[in-house]
Amino acid sequence: MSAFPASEGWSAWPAPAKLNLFLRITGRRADGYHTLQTVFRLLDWGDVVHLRPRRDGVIARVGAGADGVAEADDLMVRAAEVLRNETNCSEGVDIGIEKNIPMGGGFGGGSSDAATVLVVLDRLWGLNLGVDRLAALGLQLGADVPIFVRGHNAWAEGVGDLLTAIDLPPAWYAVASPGVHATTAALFQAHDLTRNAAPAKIAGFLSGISPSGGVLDNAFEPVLRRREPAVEALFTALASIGTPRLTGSGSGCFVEFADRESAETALASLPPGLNAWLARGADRSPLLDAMEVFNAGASPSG
Ligand SMILES: C[C@](O)(CO)[C@H](O)COP(=O)(O)OP(=O)(O)OC[C@H]1O[C@@H](n2ccc(N)nc2=O)[C@H](O)[C@@H]1O
Ligand SMILES: Nc1ncnc2c1ncn2[C@@H]1O[C@H](COP(=O)(O)OP(=O)(O)OP(=O)(O)O)[C@@H](O)[C@H]1O
Repeated sequence: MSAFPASEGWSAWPAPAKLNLFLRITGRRADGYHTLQTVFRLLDWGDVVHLRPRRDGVIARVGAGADGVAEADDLMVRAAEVLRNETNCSEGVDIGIEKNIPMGGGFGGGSSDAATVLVVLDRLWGLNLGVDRLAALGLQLGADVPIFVRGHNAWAEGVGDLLTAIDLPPAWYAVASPGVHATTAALFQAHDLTRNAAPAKIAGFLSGISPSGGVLDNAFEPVLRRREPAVEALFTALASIGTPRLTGSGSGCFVEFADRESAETALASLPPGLNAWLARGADRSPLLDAMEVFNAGASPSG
């Protein structure tokens, strides 16, 4: 039985993972944040956030949270607090999580959990702030939150916050984690990080400039491969099935395939013991689909 049953007032909501199909850093602002260009691809795989509104104004995490994350630091709890502070509402909520996305993997797990809380509570608390205000609130929690609030595959610029929704072709991914926790803030400070790349053009990406040709690769990849033997070993193993790429600031990697069968065959050929799995690229966030079902009157089950 679910730890968060519908019979006790819980509802369940997807918090999808993302991949950065490439990532280049074009500069550093006076406030230390980096300007970058990336393409976010949402996946049909991720965490499940459980919510149960409460009328006493208390925001509480229920059950085990993400490993080692204190309740007060949890981005889901902070998202609910930001929303309540912004609106001066007196609502509360119990929050639970089924954590599937490896932490520190560049898959945006914490950011997606927070975005799901913002989007769903906006509805359950009857606030109706709308997507633009929710995305702006999300940006206070992390650079990756707005993409999950908006829920569309996107070309991103600025510090990752200037988003242009784009359509991406269907794709399946062999996704892998070397079990290394890559700390985003530390990697942005790395002395050997290329932070003056020439800006790419969105048209170039969309017309299929190949990342494997080195035109659109990930600035963190050489840094992490030099620092982390486990990442280097994973790249070597994945090279037997295609062109591995890093997502976000790592340490997760992926190889793209045009169809499910090719991805499954490739995964099956990898050496045993590798932490690799299959994920489908989404056309849009599964959270948007769930909200549509909910708005049509049928609440997802707990
Ligand atoms: C690498 C990406 O995952 C690409 O999607 C994101 O840019 C990082 O997003 P995130 O994990 O939500 O990161 P945040 O929590 O906002 O930032 C963590 C730290 O990374 C650095 N940071 C982040 C984003 C950015 N454009 N420039 C930066 O220099 C800052 O030192 C910041 O304090
Ligand atoms: N609900 C949460 N789930 C996961 N991590 C959380 C959560 N709340 C706070 N955190 C903190 O956020 C950190 C980053 O976790 P996350 O899984 O988002 O990493 P990431 O995928 O590398 O992020 P990104 O790609 O956005 O840089 C964790 O190490 C943890 O300290």
